[in-house]
Amino acid sequence: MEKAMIIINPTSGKEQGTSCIEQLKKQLAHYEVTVCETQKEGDATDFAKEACKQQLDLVVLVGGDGTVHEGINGLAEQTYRPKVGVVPLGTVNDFARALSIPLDVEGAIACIGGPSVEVDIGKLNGRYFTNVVAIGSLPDSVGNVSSEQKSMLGSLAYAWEGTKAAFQHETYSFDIDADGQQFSEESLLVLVALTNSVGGMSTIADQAAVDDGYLHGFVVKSGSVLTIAKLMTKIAAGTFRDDKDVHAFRAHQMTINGPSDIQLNVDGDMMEHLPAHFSILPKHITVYGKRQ
Ligand SMILES: Nc1ncnc2c1ncn2[C@@H]1O[C@H](COP(=O)(O)OP(=O)(O)OP(=O)(O)O)[C@@H](O)[C@H]1O
Repeated sequence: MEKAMIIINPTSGKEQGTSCIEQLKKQLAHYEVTVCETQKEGDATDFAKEACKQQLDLVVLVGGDGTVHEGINGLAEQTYRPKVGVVPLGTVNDFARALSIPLDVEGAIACIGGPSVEVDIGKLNGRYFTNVVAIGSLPDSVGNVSSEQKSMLGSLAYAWEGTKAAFQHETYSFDIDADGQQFSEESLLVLVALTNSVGGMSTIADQAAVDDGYLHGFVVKSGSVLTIAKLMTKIAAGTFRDDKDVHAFRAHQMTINGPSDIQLNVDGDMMEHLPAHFSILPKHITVYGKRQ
């Protein structure tokens, strides 16, 4: 009999994680299932490592992008890696969006066992990421959204903090090396995306596919309020990357240097500092979902 581990963050989203276990167990009827509830930061990583050690066939990550991030960090370095299913319960759920996994619990559970994709995983210094790394004063403010704000306001909480930061328009100097090409920019926001879903929006890194083997970089060159307002409309119109104030590039390896005191927003949570060394593990993990 095949073996599966369900890793659930019971505090994710509107805290409906534990109520979907029975539904999941029905979908996984032909698996011997172990359920692991996370109690704190790092648990999902440890559980996922254990699943590799036991050579399980499937790991289902139930939670927001933070839980997916932690679970993938447990799998990425192991030689044997189970297939992955995702039941998105967070506010944004970029990884599920990028893989066309339905955002409702029933739809997401029904995907497990269907088509799958071998997705790229990003490496940032000593850790791994699945979606996007954001650097600058804008992600710094958005990273301060509290879990109470998220529960009450959902993605509006991010929009509110982002707008406040745009009005403060503090920029930083960044030195970037992308596959040997070097440049410096004064910027409010630098993004390194792996997928076409960034903060729930599909119009920023629209050309990024989950398995194209590239890191997709974007530098917002100037930080004035007017620039930000213009870029917001360009994001809505799907023409962000073509704007003269956006430097879009792609690479297999990148190094970004700048002030060492600003933290990076990695898959939605604040961690790591500059300098940031990026590389890519192509088609590294098989996930139930669809390539767009
Ligand atoms: N039992 C727990 N209590 C508190 N925090 C936890 C627990 N289990 C895991 N965590 C932490 O919660 C973080 C956020 O989890 P996750 O992203 O799944 O949910 P979320 O915050 O609701 O989602 P989103 O960020 O999309 O709103 C994880 O990175 C993890 O470190």
